[in-house]
Amino acid sequence: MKKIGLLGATGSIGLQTLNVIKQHPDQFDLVAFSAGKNIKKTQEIIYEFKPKVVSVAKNDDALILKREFPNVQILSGEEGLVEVSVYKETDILVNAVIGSVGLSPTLQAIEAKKTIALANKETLVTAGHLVMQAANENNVKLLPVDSEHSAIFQCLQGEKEKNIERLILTASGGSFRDRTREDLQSVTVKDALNHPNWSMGAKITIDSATMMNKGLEVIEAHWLFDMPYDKIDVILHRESIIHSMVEYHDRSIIAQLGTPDMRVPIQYALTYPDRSVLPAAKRLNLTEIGMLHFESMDLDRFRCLRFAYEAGKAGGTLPTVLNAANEAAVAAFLEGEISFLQIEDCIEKAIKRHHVQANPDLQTIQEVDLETRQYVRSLI
Ligand SMILES: NC(=O)C1=CN([C@@H]2O[C@H](COP(=O)(O)OP(=O)(O)OC[C@H]3O[C@@H](n4cnc5c(N)ncnc54)[C@H](OP(=O)(O)O)[C@@H]3O)[C@@H](O)[C@H]2O)C=CC1
Ligand SMILES: CC(=O)[C@@H](O)[C@H](O)COP(=O)(O)O
Ligand SMILES: [Mn+2]
Repeated sequence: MKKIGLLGATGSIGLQTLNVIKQHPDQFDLVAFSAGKNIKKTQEIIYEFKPKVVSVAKNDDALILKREFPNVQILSGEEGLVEVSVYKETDILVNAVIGSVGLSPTLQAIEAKKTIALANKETLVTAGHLVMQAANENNVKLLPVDSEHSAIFQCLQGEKEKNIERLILTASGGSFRDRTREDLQSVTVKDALNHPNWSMGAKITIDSATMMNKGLEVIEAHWLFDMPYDKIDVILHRESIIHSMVEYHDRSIIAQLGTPDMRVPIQYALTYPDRSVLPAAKRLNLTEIGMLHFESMDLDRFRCLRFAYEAGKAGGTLPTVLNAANEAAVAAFLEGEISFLQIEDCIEKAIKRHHVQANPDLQTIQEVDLETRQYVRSLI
């Protein structure tokens, strides 16, 4: 029985993780979880999974939960998030919070020597060097949950790192893949939230539409697989059936395929190096699909992907700026404060004004993150 801790239980990945746990009551036990503001869902999860420790964002909500569940340890705020991430009974921590708020809990969980199933890509983008260094020093496994990185991880099993030619990430193209830049001037939040293949949380769905999601994933792949940027390619694959590929020196390409269902990579991280049945996932029927399509990426059309390659290659504090500016701009777009194309304008301005600091420590990263968010807010 593996004891699971889960950050972001009320979100898209969080709820799908709970679904996987539910399908294997003999294998997994949810012992600790965190949520943000969704208290109704938090109550339901406590009733169903009977965890020992729970944390929510606001102290007022924690007080309500304490009265309702006197036998559960109820915490709140960023401290509570960290407490859940290092809870002593946990074997694997699934990090499915959104944004760079996931960084401290990840670092603390690594110090506490927890295996981590990582969905929260912003953590690796903003401070990949610190996270990977801590994981190596503490001999902690970081298991990818993001579908592309899980695919690459699966394609690498049994292979030697020295034989890899390049990684090929697939991109669906998001909600606006068939629109011109001119069309993008008038798109709405509702249009942007309509992803063609995946049902996900709001922030990542917007990232997918701007192609920043793929940019963040390039940086995520750089850190997870220790791969230089010129060996990480992105191609547009509108069906999201091939989740990513690895090309080897002998020109063999190994791909991982499946229907778009995040429960598959979530479960693989939880069962790794083993696999389990997943009855709820739909079997892929290639003859029903018939054709798969591939196109090269246009970095003038998808400017956020270009920004991400540039920030990743520059390194230092620039990926932190990229991520923080993106988080602030996407939040403003979702609030109706800026237009879709202004998201990339904000990111471009934040990147251009920044003086890169090499090899930043945690405090510098937190300061740059905060300062960048304030700068983007000043543009709005
Ligand atoms: N959704 C997907 O299919 C995929 C997601 N990912 C990555 O996984 C991560 C999670 O994405 P997704 O599940 O879509 O996101 P959601 O927005 O659906 O869920 C986010 C979760 O984090 C909680 N949360 C938000 N802000 C805070 C905060 N300040 N403090 C504590 N908890 C907070 C939310 O709580 P509440 O709702 O209670 O407020 C919720 O539980 C992201 O990094 C994303 O890029 C990667 C691949 C696929
Ligand atoms: C499911 C998942 O991993 C998402 O990150 C997904 O990749 C989004 O799809 P695109 O960014 O390719 O549109
Ligand atoms: Mn992905």
